[in-house]
Amino acid sequence: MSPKISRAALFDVLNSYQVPGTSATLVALKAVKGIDVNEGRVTVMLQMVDAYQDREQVMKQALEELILNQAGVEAVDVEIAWEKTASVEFKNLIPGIKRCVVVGSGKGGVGKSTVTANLAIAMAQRGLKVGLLDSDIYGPSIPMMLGLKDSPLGTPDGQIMPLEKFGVRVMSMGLLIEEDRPVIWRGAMLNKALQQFLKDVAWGDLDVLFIDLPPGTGDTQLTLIQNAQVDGAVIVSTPQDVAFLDAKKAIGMFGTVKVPVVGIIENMSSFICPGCGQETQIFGHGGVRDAATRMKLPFLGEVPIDLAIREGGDSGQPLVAAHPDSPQTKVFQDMAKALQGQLGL
Ligand SMILES: Nc1ncnc2c1ncn2[C@@H]1O[C@H](COP(=O)(O)OP(=O)(O)OP(=O)(O)O)[C@@H](O)[C@H]1O
Repeated sequence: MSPKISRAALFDVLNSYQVPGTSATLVALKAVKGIDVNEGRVTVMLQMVDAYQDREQVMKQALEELILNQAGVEAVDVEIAWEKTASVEFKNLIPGIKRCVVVGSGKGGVGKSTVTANLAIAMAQRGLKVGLLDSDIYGPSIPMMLGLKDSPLGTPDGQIMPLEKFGVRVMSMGLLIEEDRPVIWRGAMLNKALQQFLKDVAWGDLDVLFIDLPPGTGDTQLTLIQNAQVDGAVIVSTPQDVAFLDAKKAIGMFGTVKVPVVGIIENMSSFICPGCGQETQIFGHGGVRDAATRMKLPFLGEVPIDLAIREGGDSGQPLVAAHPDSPQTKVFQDMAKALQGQLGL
């Protein structure tokens, strides 16, 4: 008769197993809830957040094979209990707008506006009524990214009509000021402008209004969030540790003002060489998903570094609209679907 296997030995086996798509083991993710050994029969009980549910079969099969290979094991059963990421109640504070979602980042240049523009278009392609407000008054990049140049028109009752592009209703300070003229505004003026954008733009009925925030976590962002009466926040980060440290500050800021985080996105996740197809993880990879999971916050997806994404932003033809069949567009479509679920729309 072969010797019995100990629970400690099985724990070591589980600690050697890296969860697919992450850099963490089951033990690091605190997923192991119980190990039962009854003669040669082993039962492993895991508990994980539902962000990993898409790889249930792969994990079960790999773990069963791994454990069955250990001396003394005759049969194995891997049970995974799925924990739902926190659900959120929404307040519907702006009349006609079902959900108001700010998109923030801990620091500039992580691709927040690029991700917001593509995500908004992907949401509109799902049949939702979508608005996009660019509140980055100091560096409004949304008009260029969407190829918008016209000045918005007024309505007879004194409101401003948003421009419509790729199925999204858009308003930006960049549409109201002259290009190449720096804006030197103080916080109070900035907030007044945002209030006006929310009130005086004829948004009509919207399922979701995205507000692209200025980068960072200073007073400006804090006041904007408080004044805009926001339902939820999406946070964009690159996988670099320093960038995610800043993103954590943004998570803390939203916590302070009690705005639930409805999605975290890793941008510039990896680079796939168009010539040879080899994947290079320029800024690292997967760290944002792991961190989101540890914080029990919903992770929406990973956007690779992609030439067509950059070109789309510069030419006013965002990837999702210009290349509907590209694999990168699929990433945005999947994120839009996940976010729609998070927002209960
Ligand atoms: N996944 C990506 N692949 C390739 N280029 C990208 C990607 N994401 C963003 N970029 C490019 O990086 C640059 C910065 O992006 P973007 O302006 O969206 O960043 P941002 O975080 O909004 O910056 P800021 O907040 O400082 O305005 C742009 O040139 C954009 O085209």
